Amino acid sequence: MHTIALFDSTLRDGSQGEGISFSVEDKLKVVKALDTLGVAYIEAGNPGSNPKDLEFFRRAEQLTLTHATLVAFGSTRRKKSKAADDPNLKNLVSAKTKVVSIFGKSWGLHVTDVIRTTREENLAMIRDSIQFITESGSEVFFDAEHYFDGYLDDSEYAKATLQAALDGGASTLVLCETRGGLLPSEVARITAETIKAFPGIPIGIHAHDDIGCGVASSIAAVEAGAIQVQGTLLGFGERCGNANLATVAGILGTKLAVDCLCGESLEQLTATSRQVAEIANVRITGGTPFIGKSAFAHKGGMHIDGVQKIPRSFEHIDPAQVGNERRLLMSEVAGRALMLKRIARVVPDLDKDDPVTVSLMDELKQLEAEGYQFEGAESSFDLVIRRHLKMYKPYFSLVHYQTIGSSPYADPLSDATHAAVVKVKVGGESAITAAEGEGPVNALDQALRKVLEQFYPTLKRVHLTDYKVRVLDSAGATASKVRVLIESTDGNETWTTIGVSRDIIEASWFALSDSIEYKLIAEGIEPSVE
Ligand SMILES: CC(=O)SCCNC(=O)CCNC(=O)[C@H](O)C(C)(C)COP(=O)(O)OP(=O)(O)OC[C@H]1O[C@@H](n2cnc3c(N)ncnc32)[C@H](O)[C@@H]1OP(=O)(O)O
Ligand SMILES: CC(=O)C(=O)O
Repeated sequence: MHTIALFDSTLRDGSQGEGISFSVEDKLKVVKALDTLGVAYIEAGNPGSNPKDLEFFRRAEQLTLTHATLVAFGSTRRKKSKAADDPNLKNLVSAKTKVVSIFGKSWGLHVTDVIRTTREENLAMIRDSIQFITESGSEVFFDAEHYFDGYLDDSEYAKATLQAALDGGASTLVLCETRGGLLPSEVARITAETIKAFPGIPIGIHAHDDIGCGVASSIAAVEAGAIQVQGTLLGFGERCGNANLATVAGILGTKLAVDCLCGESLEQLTATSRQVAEIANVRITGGTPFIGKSAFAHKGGMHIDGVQKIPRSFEHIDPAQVGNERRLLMSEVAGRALMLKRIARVVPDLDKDDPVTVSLMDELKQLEAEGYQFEGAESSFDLVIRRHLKMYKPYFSLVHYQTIGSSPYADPLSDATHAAVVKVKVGGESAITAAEGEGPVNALDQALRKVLEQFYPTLKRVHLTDYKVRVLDSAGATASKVRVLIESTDGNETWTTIGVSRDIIEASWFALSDSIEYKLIAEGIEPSVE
């Protein structure tokens, strides 16, 4: 098995992505997570850019990393100056990292029209800067910015910038597809020609994703001989982002049998990616290859049937290889194969042609036609099954609820904006409670749980974590039907329930009461009966 070094720039190029910002504490946590995963290099910031990155590198001196080498990043010296006087280079030295990435211009257009200097001065800037850093004791990787566009414009000059970096003492040459606009075949060709021109020199690839080819270009470069891949774990980065390193790692590990993670290996890929997303406060798109929630989710009935019979019929790998899991989604496009799997939790011995299976399938399709969507609310669907099979005893019955709101709210010292009163019957006993909340649904939720906690104390641990409303037929304007999805947790488990109505409070009530009933059934608690 051959080895490729993964170089993660989430904390540097990733921070250049719109909406992404890490505090020093966040950065320290991300470094730990990536080190445990086992990437070879972590480019953690640009000490010449801002005091936060300087502070990070000061604190990072205390970090003990198991697998990764920390890298500081910065540009070549400014034109017409000495490297030893350049504040950016001095900051890079003060970061005291074993490896420093220096980026310099490899495209004539940038030399003459952006930094506005001569081609000779640009070569001197690259050489002097790298020499200054290597003399301070750090190893230097040279990021050849716009290398591919520069090569297409003038390959001899682009290669001259690489030679200047080697003359300054760079150990590795990283070819950057900075604009992210080239096809992978072009990236592969230029990488192969460059490797031929610099035999024995380690070559890396740094590709952006502007035409959605960041990963494909990175893999193409590896197949052409690159031995280091730069990217960001979740694809964050300038404009459309960088090559998504989780996808790169998944491909290298499962398709090319390349060893690229030396820590907890590929099985930690999903968990680490989700941990980094949590720190960055972003959601990973469901369809993200390998690590997304939907990466191994099957919805079409024929897919579900196939994957249950033989997993490789619809899965390119076993999801466990990357720490992900298979999900089978209940919906109007599912078939009886999945329905049976859900029913089996309640009645284990029905088959596909049993009239109960068929009539439940009809009920599911009818409910979905009315606006329900069970793929995100399977806990509610479990209740539909129990009700359909007459295996359901209600835990409580509603006598009435009322929500009251006013603006401004009567109590200016409270965050509440609404109050709710809920009256229920439990086992022949009536109980009524009022509660306040931020909004009518929050007040209703508080009042419902409060009135039921005296009968079912386990509900004290339950609270809402998410609330989503979708208007189903916007043509009906304020009289439209709405679908409410509620996510609840008890601190360990999370479950989602659904309600549909023309009245948003009633839709929320359906979802709230399903949430409570689902929890009580899941705990095996017997309903108090009259
Ligand atoms: C492709 C990449 O992603 S490279 C990394 C890019 N990353 C960033 O830009 C994020 C961090 N950057 C920063 O914090 C700021 O840009 C700083 C602190 C580095 C510089 O800020 P300022 O001095 O105010 O300059 P500003 O950002 O407006 O302009 C960039 C300057 O750097 C010069 N420059 C750009 N690339 C290079 C280079 N490789 N070597 C030397 N100088 C360069 C430009 O010519 C320009 O200088 P000029 O105004 O004299 O022409
Ligand atoms: C250096 C870098 O981030 C780039 O060229 O894209």
